[in-house]
Amino acid sequence: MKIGILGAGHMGTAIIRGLTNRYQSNDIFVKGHHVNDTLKSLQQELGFQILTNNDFSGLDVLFVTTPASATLTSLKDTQIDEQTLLISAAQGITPEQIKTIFPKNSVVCIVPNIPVAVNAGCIAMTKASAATPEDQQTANQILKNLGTVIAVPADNVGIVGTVAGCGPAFVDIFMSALADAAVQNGLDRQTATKVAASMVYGSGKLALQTGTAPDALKDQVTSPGGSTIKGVVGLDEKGFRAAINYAVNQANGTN
Ligand SMILES: NC(=O)C1=CN([C@@H]2O[C@H](COP(=O)(O)OP(=O)(O)OC[C@H]3O[C@@H](n4cnc5c(N)ncnc54)[C@H](O)[C@@H]3O)[C@@H](O)[C@H]2O)C=CC1
Ligand SMILES: O=C(O)[C@@H]1CCC=N1
Repeated sequence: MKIGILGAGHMGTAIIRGLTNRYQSNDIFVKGHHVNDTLKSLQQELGFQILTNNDFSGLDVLFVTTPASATLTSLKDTQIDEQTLLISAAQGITPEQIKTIFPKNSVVCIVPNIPVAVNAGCIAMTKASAATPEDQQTANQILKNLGTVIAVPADNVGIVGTVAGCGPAFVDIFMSALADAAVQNGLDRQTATKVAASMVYGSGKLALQTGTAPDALKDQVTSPGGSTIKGVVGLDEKGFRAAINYAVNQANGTN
């Protein structure tokens, strides 16, 4: 499987990391905007091939991870074979727009998230796509290597993409605030961060593995008259749930 990546910013790099954990790095071809020191040192670490132009001929799949504003222009300069499957993460760019440039190619639009870098992503993918069923299946197989694929009707991709794609930033702020509170109470920063991150990791794993609703899991932690319920009431007093709801609705709409 020969896989290309167009655009090596945050998401491109995360996808490269996830792919090189699963595929031969020799079969990964990357075109950044420029061959800069960041890209060169990433290549030294991971061993993929750097392209100096947009000729992606001979590839099975091309990931598009450029900013929306640059995507259509850079795709117009790109050479791919007719059988190359395009998987686009470019926000707000539709399969139909890409099809105007590559009418014969299958196109799958996704909203990935940054944990694809460690093969623990959550990737929104539209069920109805501009791809043949075989190519849709291929996309699914590749993306499964990067994390959990949530295939939903086109109408729902935006909200899945917002919760999954933007959510890591919200969780990062939550972990940072937890670590700050631990440091405030005398813990060193490194241990505080490890405690916060492993707690978030374990809570997510428990919810996924048991299928138990988050509120029921919360009830398992809140012993009567105990410390947790005091913290939960504190969160309610400060509008924690409302703040999360507000943040998701602020972010939603463009994914
Ligand atoms: N960062 C994230 O967590 C997610 C990002 N996305 C989408 O992925 C796309 C990229 O986002 P980020 O990586 O965060 O942005 P970024 O700004 O970190 O990376 C974009 C990269 O594309 C490069 N680039 C620009 N024009 C180019 C061209 N003509 N040819 C090759 N490379 C070019 C830039 O130099 C930059 O390195 C956006 O459309 C974004 O909405 C989607 C889901 C999550
Ligand atoms: O913030 C952004 O524009 C991208 C899309 C989803 C997550 N990051």
